[in-house]
Amino acid sequence: MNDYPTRLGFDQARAIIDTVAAAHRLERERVPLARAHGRVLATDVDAPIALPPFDNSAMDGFALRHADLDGEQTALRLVGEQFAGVASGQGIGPGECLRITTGAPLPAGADSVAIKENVRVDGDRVWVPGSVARGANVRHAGEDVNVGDPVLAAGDMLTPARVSLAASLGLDTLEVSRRPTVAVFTSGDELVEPGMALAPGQIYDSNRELLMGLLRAEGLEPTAWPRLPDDPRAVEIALRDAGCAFDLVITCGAVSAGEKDHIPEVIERFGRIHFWKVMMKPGMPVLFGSLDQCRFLGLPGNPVSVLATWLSLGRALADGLQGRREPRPQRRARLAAPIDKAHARREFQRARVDSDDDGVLIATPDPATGSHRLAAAAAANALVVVPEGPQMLAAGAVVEVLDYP
Ligand SMILES: Nc1nc2c(c(=O)[nH]1)N[C@H]1C(S)=C(S)[C@@H](COP(=O)(O)OP(=O)(O)OC[C@H]3O[C@@H](n4cnc5c(N)ncnc54)[C@H](O)[C@@H]3O)O[C@H]1N2
Ligand code: MOO
Repeated sequence: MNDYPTRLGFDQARAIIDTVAAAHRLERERVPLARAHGRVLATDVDAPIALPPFDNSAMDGFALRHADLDGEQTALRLVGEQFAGVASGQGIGPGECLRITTGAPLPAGADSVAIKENVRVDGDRVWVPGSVARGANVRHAGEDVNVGDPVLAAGDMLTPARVSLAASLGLDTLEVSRRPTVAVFTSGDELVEPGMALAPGQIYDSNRELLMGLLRAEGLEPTAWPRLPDDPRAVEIALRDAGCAFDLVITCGAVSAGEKDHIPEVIERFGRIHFWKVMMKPGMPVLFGSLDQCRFLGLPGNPVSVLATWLSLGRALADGLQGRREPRPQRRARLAAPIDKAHARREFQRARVDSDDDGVLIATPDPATGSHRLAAAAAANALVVVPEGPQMLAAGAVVEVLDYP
């Protein structure tokens, strides 16, 4: 009798991943902004300064007092200039204006800016049209962010816009979660490195590139280990070795029911299995465990199973270890063709998802459903999620889709 769940529902598997990941949150570290991109923020950030920090001009032109404008054209006296980068301290009085550039502090007394193209300059006279509105082209201090405003939250993904917001607030470092170190193993005596000659019965190792690419697309820096042979002792040594050196060990293959599938017994003997076999298709034999210091993910060997298990479960594990709270964007699309399925498992079908002329996302499922069909996976750009249980989804039905990275 196993002491771990098996043949469990997809949502239950996902919940176990979330719980185990939360219990093994990686520590935080402070990094310079240049290294913060794509990381998960570990603390809330409140604005130390206002944005903009001071009233300033949105355009190149002339700062003026709106009350001075009278009729179609008003002549104002040019009394100086205020460029971006210095605060000259010069203000304006009634009937006066100041030449100003975009981003320059608004001089005391001014409340509006007339853009350069709309005025006529004649010596120290500046003719301004009456159409300039009060407050035109002025950006006010704090209109974007006030001092103390909460601007970023722990668990946010640091997108370029968020890192640049931190920069605009004068922050030069951010506290982020450490990224998991990841070891990647492919396994099987049938596998040969691309570029070598194939002997009868051999195939090229395609999962290594698939998995390394998927991991790198998440900003991870995985280490590919030598392929595991179908030898129990060699598998044990390699996995135990990696288990004490990495935060996450991912294997693909050797996790199902075959005589050469040695991975589950190694994890059970030397670590702990959190679950093995999930009611999903492809990817059913997926195994999640812990081994020494690391979380262990045993993905099934079929290439499309690797894609489906990584996108639906593996990514959630990497997110959870880093404390990502912001959910991945949930996308839905309408089916271009019906999908009928009789089995009980949640199914992930390859599809092309594109938007139609009305802006509606349309998913065209690929009829190739075999989990070895990599060409169909390469032609697709997403996986359509077909819910558990028998389903007869008509063309036009709305389905969840998982975009490829
Ligand atoms: N009696 C049973 N047989 C199988 C079951 C089962 O429950 N009972 N599950 C099937 C399902 S579903 C899958 S998926 C596979 C998964 O098996 P493994 O994870 O043990 O993977 P392998 O047997 O090692 O390989 C499966 C398949 O994928 C090819 N492969 C493996 N690694 C690579 C690689 N790096 N690059 C390219 N191709 C790879 C391998 O040659 C096999 O064809 O088991 C079913 N069988
Ligand atoms: O579940 Mo397997 O991954 O169908 O091919």
